[in-house]
Amino acid sequence: MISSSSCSFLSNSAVAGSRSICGGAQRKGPSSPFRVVCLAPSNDRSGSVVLDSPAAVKKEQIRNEPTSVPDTAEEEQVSAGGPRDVYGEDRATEDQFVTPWNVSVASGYTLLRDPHFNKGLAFTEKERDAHYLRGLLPPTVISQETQVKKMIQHVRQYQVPLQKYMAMMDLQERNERLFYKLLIEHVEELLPVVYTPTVGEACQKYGSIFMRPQGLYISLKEKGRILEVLRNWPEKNIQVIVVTDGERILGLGDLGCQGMGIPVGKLSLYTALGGVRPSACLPITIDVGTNNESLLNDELYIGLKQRRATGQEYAELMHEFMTAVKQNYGEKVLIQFEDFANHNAFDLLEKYRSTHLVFNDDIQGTASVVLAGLVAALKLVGGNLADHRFLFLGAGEAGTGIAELIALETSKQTNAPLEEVRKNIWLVDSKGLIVNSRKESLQHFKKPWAHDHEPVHRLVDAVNKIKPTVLIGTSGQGRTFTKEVIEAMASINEKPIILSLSNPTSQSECTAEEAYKWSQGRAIFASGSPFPPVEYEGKVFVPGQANNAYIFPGFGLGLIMSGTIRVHDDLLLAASEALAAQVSEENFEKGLIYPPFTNIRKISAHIAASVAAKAYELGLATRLPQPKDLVKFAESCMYTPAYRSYRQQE
Ligand SMILES: O=C([O-])CC(=O)C(=O)O
Ligand SMILES: [Mg+2]
Repeated sequence: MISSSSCSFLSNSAVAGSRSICGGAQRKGPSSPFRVVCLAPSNDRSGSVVLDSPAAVKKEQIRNEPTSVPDTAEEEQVSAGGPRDVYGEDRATEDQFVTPWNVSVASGYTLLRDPHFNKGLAFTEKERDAHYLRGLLPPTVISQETQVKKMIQHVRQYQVPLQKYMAMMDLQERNERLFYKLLIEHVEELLPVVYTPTVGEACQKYGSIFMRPQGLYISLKEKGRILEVLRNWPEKNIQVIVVTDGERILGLGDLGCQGMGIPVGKLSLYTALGGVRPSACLPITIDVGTNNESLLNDELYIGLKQRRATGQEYAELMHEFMTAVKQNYGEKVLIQFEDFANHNAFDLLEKYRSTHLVFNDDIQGTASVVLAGLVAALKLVGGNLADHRFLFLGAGEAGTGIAELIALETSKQTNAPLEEVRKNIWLVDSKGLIVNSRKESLQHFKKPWAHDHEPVHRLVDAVNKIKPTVLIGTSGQGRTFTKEVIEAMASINEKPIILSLSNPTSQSECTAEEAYKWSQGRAIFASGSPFPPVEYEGKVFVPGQANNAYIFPGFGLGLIMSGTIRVHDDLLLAASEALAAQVSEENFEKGLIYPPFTNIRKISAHIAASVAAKAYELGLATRLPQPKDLVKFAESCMYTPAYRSYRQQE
């Protein structure tokens, strides 16, 4: 039974439609290893394979995988006779979605090649008999735990990060549950492989490294047919879309269609760190061309070979996309904008925030994670937000997004008007300090940060004049926090807070080593991409990672599990507070302002719970009644990658 404290958001209202397996001809006995392919919806399950009942799952696991526990949501789903297909994945109803096909063949050879259901050598003897796998695998049966051990050794044998990345992508395409189990159990080690910094290099070389496409590509060629394209995607019950147009991939600039690595990587973190089911995640790249000359001249470039569409043509394609998404997946699908260039990022967020459930990770996610770090850092340096002065290098999405969230929180804490608290926050862009005399020529998102001051051109001069307590790099320009800049910060502050946020590592404003060395070990430092610990004068400093990955998976889970229909700034503040609350005394003692990623699933559950609680308070949550214990509820909703047992239906 599904209780009010269990996770029913995963469920939809009917039995499996697409991807069903028909009984038909070979219903009795293993006369043929091939299943009949249904070209029309069928509910006839005779002769097909079904997920074991929860009790059977448990028995199976006690025998084979003592530490694997099926996740609660999935168990309840199955016992409730919910909308699961034969392997227990939920699928949407046929009348809800019209697909151009309705086929799923998943037994024998094909089962081994379906990454959602494949278990490789972990198929049990019984499963091998029941699903026509005899002879297709070598005789040994090993557990998922042993497979994890084998795979981590396999990944470790590569010295080159991009090779590790390719090994991981290969696994994801081969055996999804093993991929997620590996990623979750070795999160600190593998995050830099599937995410920043390596994902940046993967995007740069995407055309040449990929054999099999991932995600959905929507290009100008599909204008007028986007709904049709969405319906080509095999999964129907989508809860999160991460979409990019590839114009500003990390700090690497315009990578066009090859930006696809970013939505793919972000969504694998939605699952690994936030527990959103992989089948509910949809990576999308919108291809409107690229202005990257070297890609345009590259014969292996995978995107449209034309310069970027802009203005009305761009807006129309995006509007068709946004409309089609809502039409196909409903109001509660979360659309995360990722790595759009500044001008489009702000406009899209503004345009769709009141009609869709949209979230811009670079503006809002970064802001939330940095605010959390600052709130935590105050425990180390003392004072309130209002007592500090902030200087940013970089006045784009991340810079202005963080600045605004700091201002909002400070204004809440002090009851001072927003315009007043903004005066403590200064931004430097490529032309120098943003000051009132430049106001006329500034882009709209920079205008609130133009304060009275004489023009200042160099960052180091801005540091010496403004005397910030916190220096934040969001410029996308590597090595811009020079020795002079950091020494100036250290001469003004006993404990300068220095956040070097640009990604990937090559674009980081300074390295961890530089921050500690040039501040004589006094800096409180965190960076967007990871740096290894640094030894300075006999002491080991462990830098924190101020990366959106702390926030968006839990934030998204909170929205989904509460059926929230709009993102409100207060939800971002709730996420920040929840993250800051997860920094332990032990972390503080090591100078850390973020908790380690090893506990990320627990952290995500707390973030999800806080976000959901705030959404209920604001009347934005539609899943009623509100679960009593939101942390437990969040945990019960999380996907776990343990294998399930498959059996032949009686
Ligand atoms: O992907 C990351 O690591 C953070 C991010 O969103 C960006 O830098 O654009
Ligand atoms: Mg980004």
